[in-house]
Amino acid sequence: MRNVRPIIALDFASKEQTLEFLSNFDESLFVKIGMELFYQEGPELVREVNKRGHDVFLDLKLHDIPNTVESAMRGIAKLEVAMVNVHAAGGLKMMKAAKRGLEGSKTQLIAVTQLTSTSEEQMQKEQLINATLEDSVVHYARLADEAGLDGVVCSVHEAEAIGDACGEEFLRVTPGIRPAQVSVDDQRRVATPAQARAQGSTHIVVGRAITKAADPKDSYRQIAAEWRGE
Ligand SMILES: O=C(O)c1cc(=O)[nH]c(=O)n1[C@@H]1O[C@H](COP(=O)(O)O)[C@@H](O)[C@H]1O
Repeated sequence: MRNVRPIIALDFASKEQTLEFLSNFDESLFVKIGMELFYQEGPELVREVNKRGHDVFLDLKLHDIPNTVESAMRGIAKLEVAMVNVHAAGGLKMMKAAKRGLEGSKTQLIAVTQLTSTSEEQMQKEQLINATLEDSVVHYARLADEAGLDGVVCSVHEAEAIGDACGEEFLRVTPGIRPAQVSVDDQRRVATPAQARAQGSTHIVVGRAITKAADPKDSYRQIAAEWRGE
């Protein structure tokens, strides 16, 4: 099911910067806390952001042996976040273990397929995967589906094929979102909010286009309107 709120990536270096950014907004947001912030501020900030009425996607991209991931997820379950992720490359057993670790919680579990900063050429040369990028992403999505996960992180360009392979209910959370006028940086597989809507993304993740904008609130409103098709 498509979520109407763009997920804002809170890629800040400190609690102070994060709370200052959030004070621009009156409404409840869907935000992402990733490695940069979590490694500085830890679970306490996750609780604080939750307490302020925002939904949290905890983006820690777990990738380890199944037992370690299961134990880590048992701890994460206590934070009552909306969503958490692992790397699909960790394998079927690891993804099943992650799901077991979250048993009893309402947290949705998704798997990163191929990072949106990865190009097909890079994937083939560096990961030695002899397939197209789309085939690799859809393969990982099927594996995540088999493991019982709620969906995947992918780019907009693979969202439709994943919907066909895993069903429309399967979440397709898509970063690499750039409004038409914003230049591309380290991301490789990018798209606009309108393209994400047209290609069947269920969630969009937007960081710098909002957090580094001269007027973050205005940028958020514009991106959200385009995403909702207004
Ligand atoms: O798991 C993620 O959130 C993620 C996966 C992926 O393939 N690509 C990707 O960009 N992300 C995250 O999405 C955010 C994108 O940020 P911007 O490129 O600034 O919009 C960052 O926080 C990334 O860590």
